[in-house]
Amino acid sequence: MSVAWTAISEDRLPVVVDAVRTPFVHSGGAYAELRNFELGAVPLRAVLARTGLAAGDIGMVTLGCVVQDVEATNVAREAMLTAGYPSLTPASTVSMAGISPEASVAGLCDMIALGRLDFAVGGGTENFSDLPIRMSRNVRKRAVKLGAARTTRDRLRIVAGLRPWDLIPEVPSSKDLTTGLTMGAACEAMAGRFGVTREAADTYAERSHHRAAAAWDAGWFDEEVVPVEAPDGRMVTQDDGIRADTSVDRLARLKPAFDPANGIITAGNASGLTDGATALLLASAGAADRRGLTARAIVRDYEFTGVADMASEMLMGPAVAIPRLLRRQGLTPADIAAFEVHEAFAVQILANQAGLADADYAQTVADLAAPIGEIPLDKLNIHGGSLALGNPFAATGGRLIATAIRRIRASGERYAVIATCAGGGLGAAMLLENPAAT
Ligand SMILES: CC(=O)SCCNC(=O)CCNC(=O)[C@H](O)C(C)(C)COP(=O)(O)OP(=O)(O)OC[C@H]1O[C@@H](n2cnc3c(N)ncnc32)[C@H](O)[C@@H]1OP(=O)(O)O
Repeated sequence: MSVAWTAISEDRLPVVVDAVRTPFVHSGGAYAELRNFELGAVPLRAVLARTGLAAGDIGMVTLGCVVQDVEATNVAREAMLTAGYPSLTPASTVSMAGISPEASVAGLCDMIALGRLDFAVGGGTENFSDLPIRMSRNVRKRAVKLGAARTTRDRLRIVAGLRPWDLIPEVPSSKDLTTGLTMGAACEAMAGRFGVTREAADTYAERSHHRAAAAWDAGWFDEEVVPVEAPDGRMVTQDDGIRADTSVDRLARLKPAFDPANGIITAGNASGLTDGATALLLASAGAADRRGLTARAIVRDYEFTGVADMASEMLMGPAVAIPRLLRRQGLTPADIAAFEVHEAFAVQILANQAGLADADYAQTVADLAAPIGEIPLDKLNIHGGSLALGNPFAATGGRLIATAIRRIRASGERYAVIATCAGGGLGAAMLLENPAAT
C-alpha cells in the first residue's frame, strides 16, 4: 500500500498544468502507418505549445507503454526526440499494464515533491496497429544457434529441427500469464462472482456511448483533444469508436465474444482495441506559479494495488484502490465530486460497483468495517468512458486525469478520483484536487 505524502511544502506540491490527448481511434485505422513514438510525439509537442514552456524547461519525460516496440524499447525517448525535446533531457518508459500512465504520473509527482524536478511530462502512448509480432520460441532459439554455427552441416542440423508450426508467428494478446485467461475471459469470471447480468452490462454500455456522443456534440472534448495529421495527410480530430445510435435492443442481439455458450461480454459492451496517446505537463506548484502557469489540479495522493484473487477478481483494482485511497485521506465518496473510472468492460465497471458495496469484500481487500458503497451514477463517467471512447492502454489513464480535472474545474468543486484496473490483477486510483476550490 502506498504511503500518503504528509510533509510537502506548498511550493513542492505536484500539480497538473495541462493534460492533452490525441483522438482515440480503432487499431488498424487512421494511425496504422504511425510508429508508436510518432503518435506519442503529438501530445508531447502540444503541451509545450499550449503552455508556452520551452522543451528545455522539462526536466524529465516518462511515458507509459504496454505493448512495446522491440526496436524502440524506450518509446518515451524516441517520442520526445521526435517532438523536438533536447537530447539532454532524460526520458524513460514505464510498463505496468493498463496502469502504466498512472505509474508514469505518480513517479514524476514523487520526483517533483522531493525537489528533483520542477517541470516534467508524463502520460503514455499505445499503437496496436504496429504490434511487435515475433517468431516462435523454437525459431528464436535456433536463430541464435545459427549465428554461432561454423559449418554448413551444423546449420542444416539446426534448421532441420524446425517444424512447420514453429513458423506461426506469436502475436501479443491480452492473455494473463499467471491465470492463462484473456482479459475478456477473466471478466466473465467476475460477472459470475459479482452477479452482473447481460442486461445490466448492455444498459451500462449504451449509457457510455450516448454520454460520449453527447459530450462530443457539446464540445466537451475540444479542449482536451489535439488533432493528429495522419501520414496520408488526413486530419484526425475525433474519437472514432462512439456509436451514438447504439441501443440496449441492438446490444442484446450481439453474440458473446469470449464464452460462446454462457458469456455476457460482447463487442458492444467491451472496449475495443484502440490507438492513442496522452501527455500531462506536471510541475511543482511553486515553479508553475513563478512561470505564471495555472495549476489545474493538485495530485494529492494515489494508491497502487493488486487484487486478492487473480482468477475471479482480475479487473477489480478500482474496488480495492479507491476505498484504500479515500480511507487514508479521511474522505468518503460524498466528498468526491467526480469519478472517472476506466471501462475495460461494462461487466468490469458493474462488478467493481458491486465490490465497492459488498461488506465482505471491503473487509477483505481494504480492512474496512463498512463498504464505501457504489459510486453514484451521476458522478461516474458522466461524459462517457472507455467503452465508447476506446482504450489505448497506456493513454487511458491520462484521459481519465484530463477529464476528471476539467470536470471539477467546470463545477468549481474540490475533489476528483480516477481509477483504473489492469492486466496482471493490478489497479490504481488517484486523488486530484481543484486548487481554486480549496
Ligand atoms: C485493463 C483493461 O483495459 S483489460 C481490457 C483490455 N482490452 C481487451 O481485452 C480488448 C477487448 N475487446 C476485444 O477484444 C474486441 O473488441 C472484441 C473481441 C470484444 C470485439 O472485437 P470485434 O469482433 O472485432 O468487434 P467489432 O467492432 O467488429 O464488432 C462486432 C460486431 O458488433 C457490432 N457492435 C460493436 N459494438 C456495438 C455497439 N456498441 N452497438 C451495436 N453494435 C455493436 C459491430 O457492428 C459488429 O457487427 P457486424 O459483425 O454486424 O459488423
